Amino acid sequence: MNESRKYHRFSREEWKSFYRNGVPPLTEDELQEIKSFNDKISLQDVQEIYIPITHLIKLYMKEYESLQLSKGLFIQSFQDVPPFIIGIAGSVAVGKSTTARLLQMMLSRTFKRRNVHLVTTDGFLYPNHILQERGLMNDKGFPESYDMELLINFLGEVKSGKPKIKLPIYSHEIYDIVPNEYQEIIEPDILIVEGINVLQLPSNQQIYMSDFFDFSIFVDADPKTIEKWYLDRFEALLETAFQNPSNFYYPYAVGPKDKAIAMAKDVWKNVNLRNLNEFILPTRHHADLILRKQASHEISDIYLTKY
Ligand SMILES: Nc1ncnc2c1ncn2[C@@H]1O[C@H](COP(=O)(O)OP(=O)(O)O)[C@@H](O)[C@H]1O
Ligand SMILES: CC(C)(COP(=O)(O)O)[C@@H](O)C(=O)NCCC(=O)O
Repeated sequence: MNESRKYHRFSREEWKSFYRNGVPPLTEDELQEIKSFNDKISLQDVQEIYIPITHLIKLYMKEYESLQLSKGLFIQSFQDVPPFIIGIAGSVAVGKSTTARLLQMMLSRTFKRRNVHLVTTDGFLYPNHILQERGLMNDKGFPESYDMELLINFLGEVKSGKPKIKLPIYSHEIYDIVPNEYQEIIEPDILIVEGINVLQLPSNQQIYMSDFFDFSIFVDADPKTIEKWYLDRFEALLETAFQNPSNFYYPYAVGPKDKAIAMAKDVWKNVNLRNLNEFILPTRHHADLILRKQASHEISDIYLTKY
């Protein structure tokens, strides 16, 4: 990656030495909690990579809160500090939701009295019937498949301090937005927003999602490696979630396996890889932090923006 003008680049060996003191090692319960949402996660990554990241976010939050308070003094009007918003971007299957859940856990344990919420942008995909009307069913995940106005309004409501906000839910089970069901975000202090599009500027909008972010992370890996993770996850789901007759992919779970894998390869190549190359990778250099993963999922390099 030729981004050294904008980024400091660190090996994991360097990164892990940045912040070791003062943060207690994870307790047995916390380790179990991590294992319960992804038992393949490397606990060494948690200690060596995520503890320093949590500390770095703490520094960004301190500066953010101090600036907000100073601005309040300047305009002679006391304002509550708006929630701190973190964006997590990257390809489909690169590990965004795993990273996001891990960070949610780490931040909740660091800021015990603060509400740390997590949302994924798939809730803002248009429902299938609208995508069908617009001929976009094969473009799920591309910029035009999201209701960006709803997403920007949602972020605006979070920043304005609205105590209770509802947002739609996307189900991978039915491959659609769930009608009449909502996720509720109640009094967030920290909000993590995870999605492939979080650092994008759709052409018909004036506001970037990233205008609302106080810190952003791009999870990065070689596209060939991400394809493997995508196919591995698909194969694992064929044996589990897809076996449910109500699942969108059920016909593939009960049909010949080679046909199912061929379909997944096709979706990777014609949808997710195309999206990665055309719309996701070009946003990488907007992130504050880039985590580069290797085939084992281990984070090998960390890029931190210089300014
Ligand atoms: N740190 C990790 N260690 C082991 N497996 C991981 C790790 N991060 C992600 N994975 C696996 O890689 C696949 C994609 O990860 P996921 O978080 O679902 O990606 P995304 O949210 O970007 O689509 C999943 O099968 C997940 O279990
Ligand atoms: C729902 C997604 C667009 C990801 O959305 P995100 O949460 O990153 O906004 C993606 O997982 C997806 O379903 N892509 C369509 C092609 C596929 O089935 O992989």
